[in-house]
Amino acid sequence: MSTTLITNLSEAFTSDASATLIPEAAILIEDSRIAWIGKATDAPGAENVIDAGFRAALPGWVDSHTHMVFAGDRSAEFVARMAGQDYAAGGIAVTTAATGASSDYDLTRLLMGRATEALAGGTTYLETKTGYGLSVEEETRHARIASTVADKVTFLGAHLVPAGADAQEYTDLVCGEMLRRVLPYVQYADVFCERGAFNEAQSRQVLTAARDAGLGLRVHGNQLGAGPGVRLAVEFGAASVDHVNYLDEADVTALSGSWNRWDASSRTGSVGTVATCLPACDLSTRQPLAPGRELLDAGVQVALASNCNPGTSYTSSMAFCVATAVLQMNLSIEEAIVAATYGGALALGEQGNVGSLEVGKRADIQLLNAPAVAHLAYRPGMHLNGPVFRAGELVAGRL
Ligand SMILES: N=CN[C@@H](CCC(=O)O)C(=O)O
Ligand SMILES: [Zn+2]
Repeated sequence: MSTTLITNLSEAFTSDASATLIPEAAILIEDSRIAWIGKATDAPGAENVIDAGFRAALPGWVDSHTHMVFAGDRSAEFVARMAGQDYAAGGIAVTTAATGASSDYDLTRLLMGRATEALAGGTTYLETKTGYGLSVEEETRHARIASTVADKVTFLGAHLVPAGADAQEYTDLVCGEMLRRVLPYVQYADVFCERGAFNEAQSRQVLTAARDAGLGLRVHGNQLGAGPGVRLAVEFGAASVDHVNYLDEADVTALSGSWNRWDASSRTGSVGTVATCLPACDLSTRQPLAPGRELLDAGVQVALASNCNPGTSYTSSMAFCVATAVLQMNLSIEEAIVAATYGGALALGEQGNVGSLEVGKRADIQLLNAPAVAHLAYRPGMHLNGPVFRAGELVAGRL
């Protein structure tokens, strides 16, 4: 057993149930887990001591929504959007074509590059999705490649009906052979329930098949307009519904109802459907920012994620998402960090393992080159990324 003490932290934000901020803190790591956290003056001895140089510490980000398995470039589509064009799901086909032309080696290298970038930005737990394959062979290939890099993989064969395909026949394929082939590589399934993608009946069919296959569920819902996505997610007990830009009262009530048997003060009880807000995507598609404040006030557990993908959100910067949530969505800095750490962990069913600095959790810790975690929003856009530890190992940045 090896012990390491990270000490001389200006503060440590734990992301625990009471959102504790410990001034002048230290953290003891035993092997890969957190063994103690508290005031540096009370710290136990350790074999190795790391002087954090009076940096602030917080849990590594848990990015619970990305689409990192892709090739090609869609910057021209982005430029056109900034000039007034609306976002449309059809752009997915452009990425599907470029990704299909990419070898396993190139696709793996691209994915690893993105995951490494995310890690340097403090993301120590990463979900990613398929969804740019849209055929049995390609979806299976993307799921397999994703499973070699990401911590959790979501099957999103139901991202777009390929051009020329019959929507019902394609949905049947997703629910049949495609689902069977990707199963060894994925833990979740997702459906883009939106006008221009999959309608309510098709989404229901995908969610039913995935649930029957033993997968956890998620839904891309209410991104471009009002619709049935949120209510379907709650009805199916999905782990999360993501985007949530256009919500009516019934959507918010359904989401908050799913958390009725959850005690937020002790973080015990039965887990509901996490509402995942994707602020970088909202800005890049010029959609109204998801109502994170209203959802929190209604008792919904909220996650913040990057949605890193080439169409709507080509960034893996969770710090940017946190700053936006504070500056434009009226979350406090503590609420935003909790959503980007513990919220993501809840959405991935990993809340017992990662997402907060608590004894027994994996030692996923990021240090900021700043004396307070508030600098994440106070100095938006600045490169504050310091050393990053995953499972107790220094994996990015310099001490
Ligand atoms: N909305 C659906 N899927 C992605 C965008 C996909 C794309 O345009 O390439 C998203 O989450 O925003
Ligand atoms: Zn997405």
